[in-house]
Order: sequence, then C-alpha cells, then structure tokens
Amino acid sequence: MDKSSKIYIAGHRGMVGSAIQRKLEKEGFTNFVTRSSSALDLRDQKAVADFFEQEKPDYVFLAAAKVGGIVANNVYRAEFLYDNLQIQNNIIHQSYLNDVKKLMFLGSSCIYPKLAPQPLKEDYLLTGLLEETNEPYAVAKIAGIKMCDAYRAQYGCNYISVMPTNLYGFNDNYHPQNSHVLPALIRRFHEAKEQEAPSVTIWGTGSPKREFLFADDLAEACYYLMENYNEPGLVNIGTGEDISIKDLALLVKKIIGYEGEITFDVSKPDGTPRKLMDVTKLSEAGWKYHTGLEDGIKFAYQDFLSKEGEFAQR
Ligand SMILES: NC(=O)C1=CN([C@@H]2O[C@H](COP(=O)(O)OP(=O)(O)OC[C@H]3O[C@@H](n4cnc5c(N)ncnc54)[C@H](OP(=O)(O)O)[C@@H]3O)[C@@H](O)[C@H]2O)C=CC1
Ligand SMILES: C[C@H]1O[C@H](OP(=O)(O)OP(=O)(O)OC[C@H]2O[C@@H](n3cnc4c(=O)[nH]c(N)nc43)[C@H](O)[C@@H]2O)[C@@H](O)[C@@H](O)C1=O
Repeated sequence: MDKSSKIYIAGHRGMVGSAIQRKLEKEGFTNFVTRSSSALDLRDQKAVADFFEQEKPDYVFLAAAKVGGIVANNVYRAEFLYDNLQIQNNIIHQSYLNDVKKLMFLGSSCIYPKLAPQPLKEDYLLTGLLEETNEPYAVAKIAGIKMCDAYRAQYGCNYISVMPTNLYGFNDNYHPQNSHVLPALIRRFHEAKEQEAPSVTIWGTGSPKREFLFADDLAEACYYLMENYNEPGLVNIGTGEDISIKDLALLVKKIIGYEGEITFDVSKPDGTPRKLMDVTKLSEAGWKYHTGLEDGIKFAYQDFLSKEGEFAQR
C-alpha cells in the first residue's frame, strides 16, 4: 500500500476497525474511506454497490460484522448468519467489481471444529462438527474464507483471510449479556467493587480455556499481513498461549482490586472446551504479539473507566 492509497475500513467504529485505523494513521496513511452502519447498512446490496462505485477504494479491511459473546451468538442465531453473510458477500463482490487491489477478510477462531486437536492448525478447517452456540456465525465466517479463495481462483483477486483469536481492548462492547468474557468480567468485577457486593458470578464451569489478544496487537498483525502476505486459505492470529476462564476471572479480580468471592452459573454454556491457536504460520510470516495479558487488561480497564458514564446508560 502507498501512503496515499485509498483505504476502506469497514467497521471503523468497532474495536478492531478503530485499532486498524489507529495503526494505519501511525504508519502515515491518511486517505481513509469510512461509513458508520447508520450511514451505510452493509447488508443492503444496492447501497454497497453505489458506495463502491462512488468511492473506488484501493484496499479494503473487512472488519464490519455482527459480533458478540457466547450467549449473543446463541440467541441471535438468525442475525449472526444473515447479517454476516450479507455484509461480507456485498463487500467482497463489490471489491471485485470495482478493482480493489487487495482485501483482508477477518474471520474468527470459532471456524474450527468444537473438538479439534489443540493447538488449532489452519488445516483443521472443515474437519469436524462446529460448536453449537456459535454455529451460525462460524458458518458465515467459513463462507467468507471460501468467497475470498473462490474470487482468487476464478478472478485472480488478492483477497486474504485472517482468523483472530478472542480479542479485547479499546472500544470493546461492555454489554452485560451480549459481550465477550473479558469485557463482561471487567464490568462485573468493577461494579461489584463499587457496590461492595459479596460475590461475582461468572458463566459456566470456569474450566474452558481461551486465548486472548489485545486488539492493537491484532491491528499490527493485520497491517503486517496486508503488506507481506498474499496466499489463499487462512492465517491464524493469536499469541499461542491460553488461560482457563477461572484463572482469567482471578486475574481480572486482582487487577480491579475486588475482594469478594467468585461463584459459577453452570446454567450458562461453556462453549468450546479449548481454542488455542497454532501460530506457526504467522511466526513464519514474521510477526509476534507483544502486549501481555495482564498489561492488556490494565489498558482495557483504563479505557472502560474513561467511558464508564456511557456504559451506565446501557
Ligand atoms: N471481538 C472479538 O473477540 C473477535 C472479533 N473478530 C472479528 O473482528 C471483526 C471486528 O470485530 P469487533 O471490532 O470486535 O466488533 P465490533 O462490534 O466492535 O465492531 C463491528 C463493526 O461492524 C459494524 N457493523 C455491524 N453491522 C453493520 C451493518 N449492518 N452495516 C454496517 N456496519 C456494520 C459496526 O458499525 P457501527 O459501529 O457504525 O454500528 C461496528 O463498528 C469481526 O469480523 C469479528 O468477527 C474475530 C475474532 C474475535
Ligand atoms: C470470539 C468468540 O467469542 C464467542 O465464543 P467464546 O470464545 O465462547 O466467547 P465468550 O467470550 O463469550 O466466552 C468465553 C468463555 O467465557 C465464559 N464466561 C464466563 N463468564 C462470562 C461472561 O460474563 N460473559 C461471557 N460472554 N462469557 C463468559 C463463557 O461461558 C465461555 O466459556 C463466540 O461468539 C465466537 O463466535 C467467537 O468468535
């Protein structure tokens, strides 16, 4: 990409899209095209076609999606399938019709089979059954990978697919029910501390293991791969290290300084028992994360505190 290239970041107000924009600005890029979902509903085929014809971006980061934690994925199953298929189909097809030079599609580690061997290698795609709570989201993400590969094979488009592990960071979603585990725990422990509550409840058994990457590190990896990687298939983006949900809760409790007990609500789903990324391909491409989990949670907590007034309204 040249510093003057016109870059469309779909989802620029979200946690990942905003991190990608910050990274590109830091690298000296200035020519961005962005639209909020209220200005451009990416599910709308005609509106997306008009937008691409008018703006003609050179490069596209596809970081717009219907996103949420385990319960949101399970409850809003139709929206997770329909919205994500529409958004990615419209953007990928219009990128082809309007000669976009390169596109990056963001998938997720949930595309792998629920009981795949660990760590998760890219080759494990489509080798087994998906986890039931997020099957609609995963099916949409798998379709996105296959779209990029099909457009590369048939039309020669340089579209690449990256699979981030579980993310957290600035501009995260702190909704009590719909968010991912880390922002949910930051908010719950913080509120329990403020209210001097005797205990905090976390969902499930606490035994599932997850890997967490700070969103600004992800944005660096996305930039690095956009500049240096041009292959079909998929690339995992993660740290290669994981932690149990119980230990994660203990770490958040310590950082926030909450002194009560932790209890477990086993009526809530555990989801996939473990999702540890094999990051060999990414390491071989030349990238490694640098923000450790404890530092990253401290940064995210500061961001939460700076926006706490907004969250109280939601
Ligand atoms: N968060 C995570 O843990 C992980 C995320 N990912 C992937 O990273 C990408 C970004 O996720 P993240 O930043 O966390 O999500 P966010 O929810 O923070 O941001 C998603 C963005 O998508 C936009 N969007 C959603 N629906 C529409 C629509 N119909 N039309 C236009 N824009 C829309 C929103 O725009 P607006 O703000 O204007 O409404 C929002 O800015 C997604 O592809 C996600 O699947 C992958 C792995 C883990
Ligand atoms: C990124 C990824 O995110 C989702 O998959 P997930 O990894 O299961 O993500 P999660 O963050 O929601 O949960 C992780 C674990 O944590 C436990 N847990 C405890 N207490 C809370 C809690 O309060 N909130 C949440 N959300 N989870 C909690 C929870 O029960 C589970 O065992 C999918 O949307 C998938 O599509 C996807 O891509």
